[in-house]
Amino acid sequence: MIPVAEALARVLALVAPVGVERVPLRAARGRVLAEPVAARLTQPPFAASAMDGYAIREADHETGRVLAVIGEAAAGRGFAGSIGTGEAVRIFTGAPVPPGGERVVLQEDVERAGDRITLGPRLEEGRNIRAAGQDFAVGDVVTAPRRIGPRDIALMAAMNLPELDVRRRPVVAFLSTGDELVMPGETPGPDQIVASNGLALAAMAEAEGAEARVLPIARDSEASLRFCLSLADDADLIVTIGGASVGDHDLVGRVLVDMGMAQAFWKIAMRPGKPLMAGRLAGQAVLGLPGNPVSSIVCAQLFMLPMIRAMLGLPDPGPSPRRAVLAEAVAANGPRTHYMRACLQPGEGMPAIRPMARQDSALLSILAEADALLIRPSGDGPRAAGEVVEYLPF
Ligand SMILES: Nc1nc2c(c(=O)[nH]1)N[C@H]1C(S)=C(S)[C@@H](COP(=O)(O)OP(=O)(O)OC[C@H]3O[C@@H](n4cnc5c(N)ncnc54)[C@H](O)[C@@H]3O)O[C@H]1N2
Ligand code: MOO
Repeated sequence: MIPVAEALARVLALVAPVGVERVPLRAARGRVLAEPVAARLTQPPFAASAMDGYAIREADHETGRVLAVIGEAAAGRGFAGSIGTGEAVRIFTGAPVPPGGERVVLQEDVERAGDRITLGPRLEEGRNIRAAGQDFAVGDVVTAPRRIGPRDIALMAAMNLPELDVRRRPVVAFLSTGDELVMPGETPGPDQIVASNGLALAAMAEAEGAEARVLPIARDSEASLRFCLSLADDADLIVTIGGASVGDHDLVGRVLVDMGMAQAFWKIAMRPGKPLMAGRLAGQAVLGLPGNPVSSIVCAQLFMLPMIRAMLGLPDPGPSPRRAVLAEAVAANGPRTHYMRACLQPGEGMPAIRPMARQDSALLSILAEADALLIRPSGDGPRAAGEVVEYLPF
């Protein structure tokens, strides 16, 4: 049994960043920008009015001053001339400020009569002009790698970058194994249950930016496992579920090794998830998850998601523990790092965390109720309520 940190290092060593593809900006949300990009434009491209009002010269900014309105500047349609002393140009938000315009007085602050305005008693201090390039200038860089969110899309749209080079989605194939399993919607036989993990893991992978393939369930036979694995030969990562332990019907590791997998490890000092296995089969990474539903999902959180992040070229792909205060005392932990299903409550400064009463690795109802994994380091002594601990949010 190797420690969790060692297992994480070994699974990360099995993967590398995948290739790059070009996508339209509209399809870029959630993708990972592969290379830095530079603005093709300056924003704003010209000094622009920030308000609806009148562009004037600085010297005319005085209560009671009467100015001649000589034209209009609208957003998208500027004023061709320039502004002299004693003159004003009617201007709207977003319009280019004509030469000579040194400030924009709000329309609320002037009296207009025909082609004249009189500056009122209360004048604003602000100039209400956005300088050219005050947001960004041509050549300004958006750094990579970065996961592209809606705000990045707005920035890169303004930079006039209609297409982006992003990491392609790593393909992750999921293979549930076991004679006892049927697909959701099928009627299980007397000794059977519905396979639950594969769909959950596929959803986790997709949420992280992968393309998930759910393979047909493999039976507990060598032929069935080999056939189903052959359906995954275009995957970057093959994730098997179940059949990882020591039972007579736990064939997955053996079949994979027979097929040529170089095993990176089998069994880790982790609870749940002891029989976790990983390796490399030709060009593909393999992660063998235990079958217990909670074990598979916790292991996926700790190992599969970091592998996907590493394939997307993201830095620091490992899980990022946070700190919380124990809401109740916990007993001493055994030799395996225990990831306890737990609930968070708001607290002062740090949240409070309370482990669920039942921790059996088959309990999906408890897992769905939990919103965090409380991390109990291997060999950690008993801890009192109020002590600071680490957790991983779901
Ligand atoms: N003698 C020992 N027995 C077991 C050990 C051990 O060290 N010595 N380890 C236990 C631990 S810990 C775990 S975890 C499980 C993992 O076993 P496997 O990976 O071989 O998983 P299975 O035996 O195939 O299944 C375990 C359990 O999970 C159910 N299952 C499997 N796949 C799915 C699925 N896709 N969806 C829902 N449920 C699934 C399966 O029916 C079993 O109930 O081994 C312990 N045993
Ligand atoms: O490690 Mo098993 O995953 O405890 O149930």
